[in-house]
Amino acid sequence: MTHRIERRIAQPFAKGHGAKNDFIILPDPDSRLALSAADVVRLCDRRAGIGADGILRAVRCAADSEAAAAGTSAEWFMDYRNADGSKGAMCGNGLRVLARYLVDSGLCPPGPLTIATRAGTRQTYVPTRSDEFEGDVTVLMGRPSMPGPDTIEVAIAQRRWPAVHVDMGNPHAVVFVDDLAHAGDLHTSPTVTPADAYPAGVTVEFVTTHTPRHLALRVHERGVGETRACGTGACAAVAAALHGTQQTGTTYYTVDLPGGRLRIAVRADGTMELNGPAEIVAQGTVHLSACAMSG
Ligand SMILES: N[C@@H](CCC[C@H](N)C(=O)O)C(=O)O
Repeated sequence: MTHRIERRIAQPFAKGHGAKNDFIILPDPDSRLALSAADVVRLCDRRAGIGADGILRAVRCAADSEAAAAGTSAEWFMDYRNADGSKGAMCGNGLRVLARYLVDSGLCPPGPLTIATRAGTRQTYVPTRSDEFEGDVTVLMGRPSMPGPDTIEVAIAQRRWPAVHVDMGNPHAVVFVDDLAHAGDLHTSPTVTPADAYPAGVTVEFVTTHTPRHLALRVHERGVGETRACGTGACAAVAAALHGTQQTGTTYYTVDLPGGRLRIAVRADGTMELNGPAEIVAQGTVHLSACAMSG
């Protein structure tokens, strides 16, 4: 009879960020880690842990039941976890950082790289370091959908704004404001109504428009709090700004976030390409539980 037993192991990790949206990367090619929500919270804690907005567990699709169930031909799966321990379906900056990690660590060659997520498979592009935008990584984000509900409202303190619901593989409520300071202290969650619009929570973007193709935003991420950048959020903001306009050819947008600048190309068919900095800044080991079979 075989038993699944857990033992403590010294697990390698890397720390990286995309426009200061920061992540702990746990390479787990054979899917051995038993990563609990409590482990994630502990590792992401900025005082008692390594500190991050989330965790990217890099696992080979063939080794992971969740990834294999998606029936993808991609080699790698991004198991994304928010800092509160919840699982996330999509993360634009996370994908760019994971792609940078896979290339920098020699697990994949530079160039096009397909990675599976809970929201489907996404193509990334990691240039060689000698290319023009050295550290910048691109991800094809797919086409946003705007399925409603169409009467969402976001409130902070006494202020209320109408919001646009955008799905980028994860849910966003986008609010246009005159001044980003109106969002106040975004460490507490804005109130979103109707209360049942997002039973699993929502990420809220507060957006100002410098010019029609140059936006700035602050974000409160579901499962995290205020972060310095959000890739799906930047795309959601562009989608909301574009809503109802007619697209011809590819248009280019710049989105400024507290942690840096992201660039978004919107193709005529509405699909989006997200580009920006993605860096690995540290490596180490951390003690975690892994599964093994005995008997
Ligand atoms: N930072 C991410 C989005 C992460 C997921 C979000 N917290 C959720 O729960 O959906 C990005 O860069 O897109």
